[in-house]
Amino acid sequence: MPLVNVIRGDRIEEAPLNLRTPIIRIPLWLAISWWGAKAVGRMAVLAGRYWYVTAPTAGLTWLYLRYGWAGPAVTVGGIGSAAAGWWYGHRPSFLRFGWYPTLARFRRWSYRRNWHAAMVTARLAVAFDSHTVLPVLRRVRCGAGVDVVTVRMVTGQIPDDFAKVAERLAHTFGVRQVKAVPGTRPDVVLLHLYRGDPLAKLVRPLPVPAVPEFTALPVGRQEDGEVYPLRLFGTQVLVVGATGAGKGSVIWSIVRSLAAGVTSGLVQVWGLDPKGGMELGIGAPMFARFACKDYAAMCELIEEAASVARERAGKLRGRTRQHTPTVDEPLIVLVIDELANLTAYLTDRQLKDRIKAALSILLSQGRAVGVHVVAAIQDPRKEVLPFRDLFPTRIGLRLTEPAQVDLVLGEGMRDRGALCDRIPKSLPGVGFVVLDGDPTPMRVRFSYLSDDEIRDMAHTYGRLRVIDGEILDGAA
Ligand SMILES: Nc1ncnc2c1ncn2[C@@H]1O[C@H](COP(=O)(O)OP(=O)(O)OP(=O)(O)O)[C@@H](O)[C@H]1O
Repeated sequence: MPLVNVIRGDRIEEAPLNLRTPIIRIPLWLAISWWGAKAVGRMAVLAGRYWYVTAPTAGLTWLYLRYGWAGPAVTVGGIGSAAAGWWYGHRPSFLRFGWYPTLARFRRWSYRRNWHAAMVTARLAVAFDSHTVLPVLRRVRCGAGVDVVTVRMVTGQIPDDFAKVAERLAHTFGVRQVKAVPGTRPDVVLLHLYRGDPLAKLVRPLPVPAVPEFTALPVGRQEDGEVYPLRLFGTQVLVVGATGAGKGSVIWSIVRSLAAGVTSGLVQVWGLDPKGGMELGIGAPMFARFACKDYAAMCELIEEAASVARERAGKLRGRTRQHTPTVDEPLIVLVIDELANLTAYLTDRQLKDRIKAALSILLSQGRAVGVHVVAAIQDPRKEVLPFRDLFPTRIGLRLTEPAQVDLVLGEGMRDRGALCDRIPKSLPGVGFVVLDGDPTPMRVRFSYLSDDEIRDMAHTYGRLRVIDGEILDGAA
């Protein structure tokens, strides 16, 4: 038997009014005086702990007693006007140093009120040595639409325990969504409690960077309102979503972020649109190669990209581990809309096998040598897309069933907050991005380009050369 048992966490003390059969009989006056002294002591402790309530109350009471109603009214009015002036004068500093810290105090108090019940009903309270141990609510920080609650876990708990009950916690605390993210220390989990939805508003097309930053392409907005930077270097991107989920907007957001590179020749986007050009045709001048009708031409395009990848890999072997795009050896991005048409629904078996073989080479060898794939698909089943695992970056838009989420984004991602099946139809372009090796899905709304905006972009930045195997006259 161990000499000393040590377990982290808040111990739940017994209630102050637990009555036991007295062993020594004491007079009533002594008991009442003892309880009275204890109550006064407790009040003093509480007054000290909640100084931010007791101190202003005491101050205002003193002002009232000294000056009548004018005292507290003038003080409150003065503080209110100073705060309003600060808010108008410099909103970011007002929010950061004034509003959010005040709000965080209030929220901490309100989370603490429900904490015990929330932990017990979510089965995060642990029974140990005949008493209950709760995770410790350490700190609350507030931001735009999100509260970050720092929690010290009970010994033996892991962040996934909180992720699994995230939905229950969201209902308990009355927020839209809760996400559990591992903290900087192994015993800490950060609960992100999202209140309003900053992604409810449509995201307008973002400015085109003069030189594309391949590790941070601006493609949409994330939940804190910041631009979401998508990494393309060293990865392949799979976009999955039901009909009307906004797969097109993901593709066009990525193409737009690369547009200046298309003009300068640093980037070549090759477009494959097996749906007859319905989606990509409108911006065809953005593509250095484009195929939309002929499956044989699409197969040749993929094979050509695969042979470029192999050739570059041969040249770079032993010299560098990451290709740097130049005008002579540009970054090639193969954009494929509705990949299932090529990998599953194609009736020509021979052609289908050639496409699959070239795609698997491309996906496995291309990412280090500057040949990338951005592919969209509606049906995430394994028989439709056999090489799902070769896409390190996966974007799950609205999906029809909960089971599809882990299928698309990886085991446990729905528990960690990627609720793709809960995205309403009214929010097209909203999805969760999961990066290989990162346990936290990021909720993003991709920018939406109307047909006219795509045409404008193609007119400004495009330099079409080949369409379905034919070289176009007058193209750059
Ligand atoms: N990012 C977005 N923001 C706002 N609205 C969007 C966004 N993306 C798409 N939409 C709206 O949703 C509609 C459907 O989008 P889109 O055609 O891109 O979906 P999809 O997933 O490609 O569907 P399908 O598989 O049927 O082609 C668009 O016509 C547009 O009105």
